[in-house]
Amino acid sequence: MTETQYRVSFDVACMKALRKLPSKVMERFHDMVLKLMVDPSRSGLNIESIQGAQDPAMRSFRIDQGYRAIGYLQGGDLLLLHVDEHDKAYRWATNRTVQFNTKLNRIQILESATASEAAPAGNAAAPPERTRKGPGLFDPYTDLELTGLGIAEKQIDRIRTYETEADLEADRTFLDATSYDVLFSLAAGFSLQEIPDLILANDRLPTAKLEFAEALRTDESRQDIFVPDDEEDLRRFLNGDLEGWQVFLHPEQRRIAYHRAYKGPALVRGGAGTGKTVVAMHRAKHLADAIAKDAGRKGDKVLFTTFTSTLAQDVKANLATLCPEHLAGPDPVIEVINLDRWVGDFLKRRGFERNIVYFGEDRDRLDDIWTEVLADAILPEGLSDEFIKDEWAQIIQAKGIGTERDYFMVQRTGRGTPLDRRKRRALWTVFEAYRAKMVSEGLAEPDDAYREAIAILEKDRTRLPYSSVVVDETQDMGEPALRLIRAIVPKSGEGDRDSLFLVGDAHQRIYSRKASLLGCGIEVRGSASRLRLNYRTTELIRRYAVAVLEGVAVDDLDDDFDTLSGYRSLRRGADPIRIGYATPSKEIAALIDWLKEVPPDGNTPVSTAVLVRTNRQLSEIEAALGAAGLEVFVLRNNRPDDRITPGVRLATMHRAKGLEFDRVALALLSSEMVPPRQALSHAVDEAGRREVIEREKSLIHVAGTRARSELRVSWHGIRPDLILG
Ligand SMILES: Nc1ncnc2c1ncn2[C@@H]1O[C@H](COP(=O)(O)OP(=O)(O)OP(=O)(O)O)[C@@H](O)[C@H]1O
Repeated sequence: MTETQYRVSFDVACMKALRKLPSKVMERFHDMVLKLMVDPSRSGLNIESIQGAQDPAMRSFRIDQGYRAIGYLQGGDLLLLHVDEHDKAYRWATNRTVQFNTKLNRIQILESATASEAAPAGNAAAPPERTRKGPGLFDPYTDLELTGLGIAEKQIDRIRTYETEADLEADRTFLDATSYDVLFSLAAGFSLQEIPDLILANDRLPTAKLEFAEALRTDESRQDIFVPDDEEDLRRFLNGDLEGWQVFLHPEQRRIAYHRAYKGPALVRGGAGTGKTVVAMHRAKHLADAIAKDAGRKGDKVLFTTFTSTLAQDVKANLATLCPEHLAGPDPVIEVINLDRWVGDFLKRRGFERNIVYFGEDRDRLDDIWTEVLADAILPEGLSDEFIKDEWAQIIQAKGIGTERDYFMVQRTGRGTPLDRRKRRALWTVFEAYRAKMVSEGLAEPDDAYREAIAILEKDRTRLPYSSVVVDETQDMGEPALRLIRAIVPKSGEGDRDSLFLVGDAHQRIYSRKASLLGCGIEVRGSASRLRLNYRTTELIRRYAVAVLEGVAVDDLDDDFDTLSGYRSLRRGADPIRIGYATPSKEIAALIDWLKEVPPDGNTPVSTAVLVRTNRQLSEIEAALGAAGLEVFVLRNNRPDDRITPGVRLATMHRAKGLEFDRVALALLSSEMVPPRQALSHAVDEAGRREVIEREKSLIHVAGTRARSELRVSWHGIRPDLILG
């Protein structure tokens, strides 16, 4: 037989076992694995069959005198399964088998019940014995029903010992990720009929028997098996530089991110924490890999854009670890930047001289211009100043209305108060005056900047290098922003392939108004998918945050409605604390006690956040916590979280969007503040009021879903209805 290199892959349990080894042994293991992967002669390596093993493909690999690795060898593929001291490793290997589960479309490593009595199934070291006293969690289901869902027969006895979801959770490492998902979802109340659609990719099950090499690489197998692309990938993995999200994607995440090519724009929806950003980053890598591999595409780039600057910074740092080769150097293949900043830079290069106003002093100047213009205007009866400013922002600017004629024609969907032609004419005079003053003072609103950029691009986009744009937080991109994104990679027949990859969640819309993708020239058609597994929060926090949204009709970022059906987490956790106090000072005192209580078990204050509604409250809380001797780190626009500087994180709920912490307190809620009484009183009609309330619910939903393990919601005075959940 000619000697070849092995294609080495790792089961996740092998990595866990590796971490327990002395560092010297680990180093030798690394050398051995690299040799297996790159050295066809395998000189000096000692590979043995395992006498008496149930599975003849099991092999042992000598690491040093005392330690052995266990692998499964089929053709040129070597799947590393376990490492341990010599005798223990051999014992482990004798009664393990590697099988392809056709229902789950994945490789499973199972322990045989015959080799050790009452042996538990699973892919890790032997779990502790379990006995049962009360009714079982899965008693309602027959063995046949469970195996019908793909649960391996060898696992059934063990599964029958679980009495609660906590028992199942405690045994998680002894089940593969897909089986665990099936069981957790069943326990969480999904029906036998729902599970196949939810988890098992029935439509993608292979029709013919798979070779081992293919079985190893199904999206489901790769949920627990790492298959390095090359030596560099392997090195980074062995050094522990890769995190779970970089390696072990959910099958749905992998299928979406590594789809070979989308015919046109693709859209990924999914509730908070389902890994939309993770998928977007993997897609950017996939697109950049394709560019790097094709000599004819030299100079092509992927633009990764977000709504907020903080998320862009986060994504950039994460991409630099996922695919450093595409981020490095002065001219990287992937460019990461929030859209406002991209537009600002672009316009500056093209000679646009007006100052784009986001906030701060210039914003105040715009307010002054409004005051001047409105003071001079003759206005139709019953239309308040606030209504007129809203009309400007939500209709004229959002829809890019440039002429009186267009304003007469435009559909004002969502604006409660109707406006006849006479009123529109009067308002148009005001809008023209406002715009003229703004231009004469050298100022521009972001929507003007988008429009200006679109106009430039429509004339000439030859100098733009982007072949694809990846967009995160799509729900907060208003109409002008979406039109601009489309203009960056315009539709042109075959050229529309892989043009846009958008991810978002309309439940989390807290900035702009709804915009329809189709209405902005972005035709998603068949390329829309949904992620449903929340990797961040516990199930009970997730349920609370979803309940807050009760009554809010949510769009699908296009012209239809979205649902959160199938949205679930895989850790149950504890119910969020919801607690009210008579006064703000009592509330703050109790919050301080809660913050001081943090157990010294790794839940460091770096991963604890207090989120409040307004900047003013932020200052109040900062002062109060400081006075109580607590170290704090305030997240502000120009101060992103470095995750290192000690201190309880303080932020407004808006600022926390896209971030996550182990423990989160939503504090200083009150019936005046949630929703802000001022915003409600400014709303001119029922539609406006409804919008304020819905936006507020989304904000609480976003803030609540930042918590990984613990959520505390507190208020003072009368409990605000919106946070009931
Ligand atoms: N396959 C995975 N394996 C491990 N962790 C994952 C996986 N996918 C996502 N995560 C983790 O789950 C968390 C949420 O992921 P991400 O931020 O991408 O979700 P999202 O859908 O963009 O969330 P949101 O909409 O709430 O901002 C992150 O900590 C991420 O690392």
